[in-house]
Amino acid sequence: MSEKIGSLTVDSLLYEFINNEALTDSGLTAEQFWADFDSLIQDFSGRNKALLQKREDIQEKMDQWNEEHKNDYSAEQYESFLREIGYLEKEVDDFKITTESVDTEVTSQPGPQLVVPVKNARYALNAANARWGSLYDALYGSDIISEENGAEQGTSYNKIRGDKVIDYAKQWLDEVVPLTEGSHKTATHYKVVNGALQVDVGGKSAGLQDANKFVGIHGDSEKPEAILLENNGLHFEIQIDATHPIGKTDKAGVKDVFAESAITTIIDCEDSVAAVDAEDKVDVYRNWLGLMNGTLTKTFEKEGKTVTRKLNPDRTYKSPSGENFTLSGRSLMFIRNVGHLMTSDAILDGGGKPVPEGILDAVVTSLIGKQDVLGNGKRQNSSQGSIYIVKPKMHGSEEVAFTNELFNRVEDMLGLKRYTIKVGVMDEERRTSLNLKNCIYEARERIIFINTGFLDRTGDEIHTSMALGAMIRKNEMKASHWLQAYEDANVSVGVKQGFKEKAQIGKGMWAMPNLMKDMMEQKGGQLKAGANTAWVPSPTAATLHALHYHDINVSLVQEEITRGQYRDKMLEIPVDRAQDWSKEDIQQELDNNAQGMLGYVVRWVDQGVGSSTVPDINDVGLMEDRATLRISSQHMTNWLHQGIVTEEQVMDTLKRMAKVVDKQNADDSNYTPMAPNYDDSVAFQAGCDLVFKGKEQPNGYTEPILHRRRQEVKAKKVAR
Ligand SMILES: CC(=O)SCCNC(=O)CCNC(=O)[C@H](O)C(C)(C)COP(=O)(O)OP(=O)(O)OC[C@H]1O[C@@H](n2cnc3c(N)ncnc32)[C@H](O)[C@@H]1OP(=O)(O)O
Ligand SMILES: O=CC(=O)O
Ligand SMILES: [Mg+2]
Repeated sequence: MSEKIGSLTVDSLLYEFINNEALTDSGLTAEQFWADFDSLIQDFSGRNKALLQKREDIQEKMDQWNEEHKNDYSAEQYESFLREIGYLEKEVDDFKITTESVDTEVTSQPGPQLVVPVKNARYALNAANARWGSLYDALYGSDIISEENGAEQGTSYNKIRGDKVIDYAKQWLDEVVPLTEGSHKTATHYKVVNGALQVDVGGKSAGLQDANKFVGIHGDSEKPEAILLENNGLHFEIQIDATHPIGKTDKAGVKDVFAESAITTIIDCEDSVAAVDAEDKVDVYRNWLGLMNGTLTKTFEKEGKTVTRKLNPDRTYKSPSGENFTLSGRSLMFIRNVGHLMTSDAILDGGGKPVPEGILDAVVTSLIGKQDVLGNGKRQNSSQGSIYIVKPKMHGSEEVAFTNELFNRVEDMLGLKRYTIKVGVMDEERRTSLNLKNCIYEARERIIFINTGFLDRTGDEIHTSMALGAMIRKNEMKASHWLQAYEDANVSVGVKQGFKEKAQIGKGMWAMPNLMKDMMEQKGGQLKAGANTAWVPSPTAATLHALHYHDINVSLVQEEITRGQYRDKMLEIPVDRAQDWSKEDIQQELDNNAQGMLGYVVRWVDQGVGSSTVPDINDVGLMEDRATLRISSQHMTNWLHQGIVTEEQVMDTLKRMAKVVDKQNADDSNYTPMAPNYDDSVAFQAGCDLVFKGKEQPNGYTEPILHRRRQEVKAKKVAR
């Protein structure tokens, strides 16, 4: 069912949602909204299409040049070719970004950035509330605390493990807020005397070595419920309750260390989401609306109890000098729109063609964001009246300029002040990395982050140079020169263009949600490289990653960053010239990619799950989303195209791995096996398309195939 309105044909589900829910109290009439939307689509769709055509033209030239120069070209030749085809742009003069009305979470609170699929209300609410997290819980449930010597997690509370957790947390307190004497481990009483924190320890009275780190209290001075501390701009509470099962066992009644964790959260409409039609898009938008007006709730069963989750309130404290104040109880939410590539038949234009989905997202997510700007919600998101949109997968500065103009126009149609809509630019396509300064320039009045989405960026690296040769193995990519140069260049350009204390310089996802010990060992490296935020896949990871920001003062690191020369290294293409792989190496690479790919695709296509933990071939759970899929599918396509593997070998591998994936999903009652009737499995066919038709996919993106195949499954269900 659809509505004809002006030149547009709008799916009734979307039409009703906008008119009856999103436009409520927005100060806009439905009539004006649809008329403005209609003319916006007429003005911007053609330009969107032209930008996509330019991508294709460039890739065609790239493929041709790569075929011709495969084994014989110099860096100078390559660079001059890239200039000639407009891939490398002429650099703009120096400038600084001028973004205003940005929340302090972005400007002055370096900290973790959580990403969550918007379609999952339970997770999305959890993410918004992950501004604060229990350090005790995060440690207890992760592999940071070893299970040795009777410290297994088990099914009920294990005191041996609990004691290890408490020891770890108190050791951390001793490092971050050391006492003038003694240790938090032997503290017997926390209280506030004359506006200062006083801790009884070993029969003596101690204070904090840096008294300024004590910033507030909840409860009574003599018997506080929470002591609020601050370090490097991040807060945490020592929570005290001598009647609590854990507090009871602690000499000072400490029951937890509660830490500010996900400072910002990206509510994702893009790569972690499967949204292929109006029905899905309305689900996406309705959850975003619920987050913006504070009405979203989700009731579910957990551990035998019925839980209703909603947005947390702010947290209240008294300062050392006795004034009441609050801290936000929720993560500052950004919304990631889709990129410029896809179209959506939720709205058809005057010619009956689906409209660019990125335009649809820009209009609807901003309209919903206006609820927060107007203060209509129960819970405020931005105290500065800004709407934060993350824009992924843009290629070069012309595409950023297009986004900027689109946002101008959206602001005009929604009656928002210029630059209310902020933009986070994902630096995840090679043409953007190489022209990052120009890209930032085009959004200089509204940019609030650049972020190295290294997963998409790796997929783009493979696809761009598909015809040049066979790529190194997937796991070697992280250590390659281009990637290091890209990461460094991003920070350096950001600092030079004035991001320090104005905008975020972000780094990519920790994609192994269960390997928290490894994350603690490695993810601090992103801060040492100058990032003031980095992505985590879960609230637990956010609480743990927050500890890195207490250790490392990112502001000082950024001061040390100087501009280097990165272009040459960034242009080093990760082709493996030696190719000294054994037959087993090749097969292992193929198995690994095929298994990860099918493990993700089968849930996406058959069940509409956009992000999941997929056990890899060694049964390590990996976060898979469309960007990791882009890598594995394009890698297989590349090796096939370069003759490292044969079509037959790929097909045999896919079939063998389909059986492995079926087995891994055996406990899922909603799961439809791919084997042995491979031809009947739409998901298996999607996997085949992704590899065998991978060279023709625009920039190696997986969306066109996934969407088509998911629509096929949905249509079959309706027909049944
Ligand atoms: C390249 C890129 O673009 S990366 C960005 C896109 N990717 C993402 O956004 C992935 C984000 N992460 C996720 O979606 C999930 O963490 C997954 C799919 C990886 C793992 O999910 P699961 O296997 O269900 O996680 P697991 O069973 O370990 O934990 C579930 C619990 O953690 C919570 N949780 C897990 N991930 C998240 C998250 N990202 N945000 C909020 N809560 C989360 C759930 O709410 C649930 O808790 P609850 O029972 O209290 O509701
Ligand atoms: O969006 C993130 C990425 O790594 O890709
Ligand atoms: Mg990405």
